Amino acid sequence: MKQLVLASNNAGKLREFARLFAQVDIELVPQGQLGVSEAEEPHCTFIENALAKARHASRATGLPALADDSGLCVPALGGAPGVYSARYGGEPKSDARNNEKLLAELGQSTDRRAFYYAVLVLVRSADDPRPLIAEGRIDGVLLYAPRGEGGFGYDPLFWLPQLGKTAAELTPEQKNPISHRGRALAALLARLAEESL
Ligand SMILES: O=P(O)(O)OP(=O)(O)OP(=O)(O)OC[C@H]1O[C@@H](n2cnc3c(O)ncnc32)[C@H](O)[C@@H]1O
Ligand SMILES: [Mg+2]
Repeated sequence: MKQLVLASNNAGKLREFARLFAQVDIELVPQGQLGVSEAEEPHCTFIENALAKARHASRATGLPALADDSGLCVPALGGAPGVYSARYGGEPKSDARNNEKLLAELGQSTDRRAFYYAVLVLVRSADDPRPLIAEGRIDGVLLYAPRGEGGFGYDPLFWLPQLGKTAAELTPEQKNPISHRGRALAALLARLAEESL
């Protein structure tokens, strides 16, 4: 089976990708298992950061690599936390502090629209001149207090009006097919089916 290194250290993403790849004929190996150091994410766009992470992991391992750069975008906050979603509440990264800061910044704002956005990049080699790229998005509304224990990141605040639940109240089977990440991966796998790894 072909191996693909997953260029992420986020435990929540690793869980979701493991499940999403369960039916795919590719062995997904988290970069941490191969001793890959954390990549810098210095850029102001998701796509540039995703490319940087994928190239870094591929260069370190000699394997094809898949990276996910994602985040929560809130129009009422000018698009924040956006590419800074992981470290919005400061270093070291903490989901709890990120959620607290988000609630503080929003205050009693009535415009609570938000969306998750993900870019996936697959490089066959570190200097792949033609990376496979796909994006996905899911829209929701931010609550005033967290609800639910599942998922990760901002999921306890991310309310899905059509489902009447937060993303943290969904099972992985419910979240994955509709999430920004699940949608991006479906698009990426469709591209991959036309090409070869
Ligand atoms: O870079 P890697 O190692 O993959 O891990 P990371 O957590 O730093 O990942 P990003 O730089 O892509 O930042 C994404 C952040 O956006 C948030 N996020 C992304 N997808 C999410 C999801 O499905 N549910 C909840 N929060 C999510 C969460 O705070 C993540 O830490
Ligand atoms: Mg990151």
